[in-house]
Amino acid sequence: MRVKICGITQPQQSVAIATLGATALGFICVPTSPRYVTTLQIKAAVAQLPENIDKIGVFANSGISEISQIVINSGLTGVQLHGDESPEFCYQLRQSLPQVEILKALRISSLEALEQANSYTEYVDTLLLDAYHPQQLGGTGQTLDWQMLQQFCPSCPWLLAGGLTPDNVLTALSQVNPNGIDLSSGVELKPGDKDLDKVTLLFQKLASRE
Ligand SMILES: O=C(O)c1ccccc1NCC(=O)[C@H](O)[C@H](O)COP(=O)(O)O
Repeated sequence: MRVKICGITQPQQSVAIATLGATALGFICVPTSPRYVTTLQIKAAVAQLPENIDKIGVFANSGISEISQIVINSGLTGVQLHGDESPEFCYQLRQSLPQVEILKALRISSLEALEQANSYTEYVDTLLLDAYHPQQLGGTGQTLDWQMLQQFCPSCPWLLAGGLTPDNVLTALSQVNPNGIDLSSGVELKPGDKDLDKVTLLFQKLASRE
């Protein structure tokens, strides 16, 4: 299963978290986020990471040329669209960055919101379901209604996000069947500062279900 740890700001933490077992790391390219990192900071982290780790830049309502420039200059391998990007936007981004994984994050507040997932599957590689928060785009620590997601089975791979922690991850995975998970605040000391003890505990919990 893919495990993405998001909101990395410190290169040495990215190496440690990859060593502990993460398969993907997320870097927040949204300037208003407390976890925001510059292109140069991402480039420095990427340079220290093994090739097999996915390096995902998280954007919200940025333009295609801005995203493309940051990806090319930093060495990111994937782009997570966390704003109100349309399926058409995802298609256009794919033309600009054909080799890069495109993830579309959907912030789910209801069953109806879940239905929009189908309109993206043709244009993205991966969906990510996150919790809806009226003021914050991501990293909120709020969980989704996992029961609502029991039948969720889109025609592309998907990641479960939203308020996952070492304490609740096994409960979530007993109810939902994603291709991977994404965690941020649940393994943090404070925004952008990951708690390596919590990350270790997370991988111990995940190993216990194998
Ligand atoms: O984390 C942020 O600060 C952030 C800001 C703006 C857009 C997206 C953001 N995070 C996206 C993520 O992928 C988080 O990992 C996801 O929202 C889950 O966060 P959490 O509930 O804290 O585990």
